[in-house]
Amino acid sequence: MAAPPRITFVTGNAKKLEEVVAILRGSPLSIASRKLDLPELQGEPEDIAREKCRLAAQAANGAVICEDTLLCFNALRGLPGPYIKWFLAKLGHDGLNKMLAAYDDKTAYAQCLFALCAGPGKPVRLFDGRTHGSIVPPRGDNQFGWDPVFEPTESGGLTYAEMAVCDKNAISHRGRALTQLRDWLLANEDTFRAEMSRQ
Ligand SMILES: O=c1[nH]c(=O)c2ncn([C@@H]3O[C@H](COP(=O)(O)OP(=O)(O)OP(=O)(O)O)[C@@H](O)[C@H]3O)c2[nH]1
Ligand SMILES: [Mg+2]
Repeated sequence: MAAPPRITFVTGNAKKLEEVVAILRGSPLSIASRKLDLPELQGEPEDIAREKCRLAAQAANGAVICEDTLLCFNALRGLPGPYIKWFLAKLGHDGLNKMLAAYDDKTAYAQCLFALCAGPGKPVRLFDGRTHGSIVPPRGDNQFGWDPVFEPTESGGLTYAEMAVCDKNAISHRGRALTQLRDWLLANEDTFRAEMSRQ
């Protein structure tokens, strides 16, 4: 049996990489990683993820995955969305809560768009994972971004930051998107390999 296709996960975020490694543990996929902060387009989430992956395939000159993560406040019609990185950096956990002070609706969803591409110039496929919840005052280990202020609906009242890593990964936006990507790859390995080898 041929070895699984070698794919590089391109990201500048060490915590994302940790979670991806944990989620894929035990699966037959072979993932390398490359630390690279890619420029990100502004606009619709799908366009941002596609363009990021196109650039990643060029930079790695081979098969890649990458992902873009959004935190979308329903009262704000999906904002900050893909811009959460900059809102978190400037406003912190307290500021994210204050953004919703004028609204009764504190619900939000975390979204992860994984993108897969067999190489430069090859098609980009997207996999969309979402977890619904609400924005709360920070609780739990403050190790990853906005984890302390996001309480998933299905967590039994815990924030992502209060959950065990394996429990978060089982219901997370990232876990859901990556599971879809893995299943697609395992079912379409021949198609993907052909794209990888075609010039
Ligand atoms: O608490 C968190 N729990 C998560 O599960 C999670 N996933 C991503 N993030 C943060 O949300 C922003 C996304 O921006 P982002 O997708 O552009 O990521 P990034 O720029 O850090 O890495 P990358 O684009 O090189 O892959 C960045 O601030 C990430 O740190 C998370 N925070
Ligand atoms: Mg980024």
